[in-house]
Amino acid sequence: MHGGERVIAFENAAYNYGGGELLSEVSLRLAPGSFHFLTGPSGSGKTTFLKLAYAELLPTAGHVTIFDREVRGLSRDEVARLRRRVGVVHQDVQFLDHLPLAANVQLPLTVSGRKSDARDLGDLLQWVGLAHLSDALPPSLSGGERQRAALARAVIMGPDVILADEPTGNVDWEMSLRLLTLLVELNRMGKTILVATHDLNLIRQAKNQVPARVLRISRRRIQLAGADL
Ligand SMILES: Nc1ncnc2c1ncn2[C@@H]1O[C@H](COP(=O)(O)OP(=O)(O)OP(=O)(O)O)[C@@H](O)[C@H]1O
Repeated sequence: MHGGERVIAFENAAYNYGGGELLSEVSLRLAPGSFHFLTGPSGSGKTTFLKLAYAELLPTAGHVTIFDREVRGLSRDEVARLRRRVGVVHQDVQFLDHLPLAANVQLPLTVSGRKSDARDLGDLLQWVGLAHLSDALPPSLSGGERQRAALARAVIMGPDVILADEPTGNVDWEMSLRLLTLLVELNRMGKTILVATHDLNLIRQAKNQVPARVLRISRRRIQLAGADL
């Protein structure tokens, strides 16, 4: 693990889409190997925060650093290089519908011109419980299968950090627990995890498994939530 004490850090950062600040004075750091949840009402800025954390958006004030690199001023190549170390599970999971699941999962490798190891891919699909569906086309997958495929795709480059936006948004409780277990396993392997979620039950459940901390967005600020969750 590179990057010293922090994987991603916000220093007095703000974001404004043009209609006033959505996030203000955000200062926090994600230490290597930490597990955080990010919660807050719908529209409070969870997705926006994640986009700042992987340099999809640049802060309109203050600073964001990823592996100690200030995001503002990075070249496109530098952003691409940093992003390989950050696996993202998007809220609205998209696949190429004409490609089988296995090809979709290894797409980040293909795009970056890296060779994929068939055994590694097989192990990864096995790990998320989708080995039997490697030839399936995305439109035939259930919500939980899509979420697990998205997680596999997010980790195929061997990132140090995983950012997941409502990874359990459209799945039942049993599948939510299964996804949580995968995230906990990744964390035990040393990966830094941040999960945006509305689901307070999921957070409570996670706290039995990992020393997760909870960040809450309230009135544009992000604060560590107390133990009352
Ligand atoms: N590209 C954009 N341009 C203008 N406003 C935007 C844009 N993207 C998001 N917003 C607004 O910013 C606010 C925060 O959106 P964001 O998606 O970050 O919230 P969220 O907490 O992730 O919401 P949810 O829980 O509903 O997914 C919303 O009011 C949204 O309409």
